Amino acid sequence: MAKLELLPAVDVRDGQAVRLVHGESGTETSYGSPLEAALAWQRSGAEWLHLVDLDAAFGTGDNRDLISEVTGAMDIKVELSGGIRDDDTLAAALATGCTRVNLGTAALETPEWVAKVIAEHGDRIAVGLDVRGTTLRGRGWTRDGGDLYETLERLNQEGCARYVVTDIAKDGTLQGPNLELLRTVCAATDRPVVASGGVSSLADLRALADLVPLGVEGSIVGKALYAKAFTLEEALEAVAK
Ligand SMILES: O=C(O)c1ccccc1N[C@@H]1O[C@H](COP(=O)(O)O)[C@@H](O)[C@H]1O
Repeated sequence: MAKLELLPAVDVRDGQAVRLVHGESGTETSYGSPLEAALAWQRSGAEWLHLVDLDAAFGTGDNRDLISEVTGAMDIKVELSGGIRDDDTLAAALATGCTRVNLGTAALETPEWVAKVIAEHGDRIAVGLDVRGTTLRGRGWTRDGGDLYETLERLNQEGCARYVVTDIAKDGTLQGPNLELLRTVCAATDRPVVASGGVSSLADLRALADLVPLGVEGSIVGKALYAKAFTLEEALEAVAK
């Protein structure tokens, strides 16, 4: 059986690596240089980096040059998110050499464009399904964007390769992942699902690893690593099969 992939997160706001609580602007805790953080996860054995331009997601500018520098410095796979909403931002994101991008707001607001780029770029495109309850949220998680399962059905039909599912209520809280949400999403799609939000312990990672047969492919890990709840080496060992 495949092992759960782990994607340590580096979220960038105003040039710094930060963690937010519930994704709310203004709740930032700063963890210094994004490049140093990313290199540290790579040295610790990460195979993936989940890299987010939060300013681009919130519409408060962007960290494009820094994101490009970090991606270029990585020998590992990079999943890039935040503010990728049109041809120009998508071209810039893909030109960094990242492995894939996550589209959030665009999947809610410009579905025709998203269907087009899914058709063009295949599994280099994932859709981030960021939810409160079963309502999707876009524009920095500040606006409702429709029903999770209706959108999922549409994206399945359009050939979306992968979903990154974030329970906003859990994100940055160290309260444990929403396993029920992940089970329900996996039942509604045959595409791989990357879990995001709430991981607090090695036990949480083992619980997520138990969902691999259902379709959970990986888990983003953020706050728990920065808060030193466990090391990345311990996390990788916990999910190694
Ligand atoms: O990761 C976060 O904490 C986060 C918080 C608030 C908004 C977005 C966040 N991250 C990721 O950004 C993309 C969405 O960006 P966009 O809507 O496409 O511009 C998505 O992957 C979120 O999970």
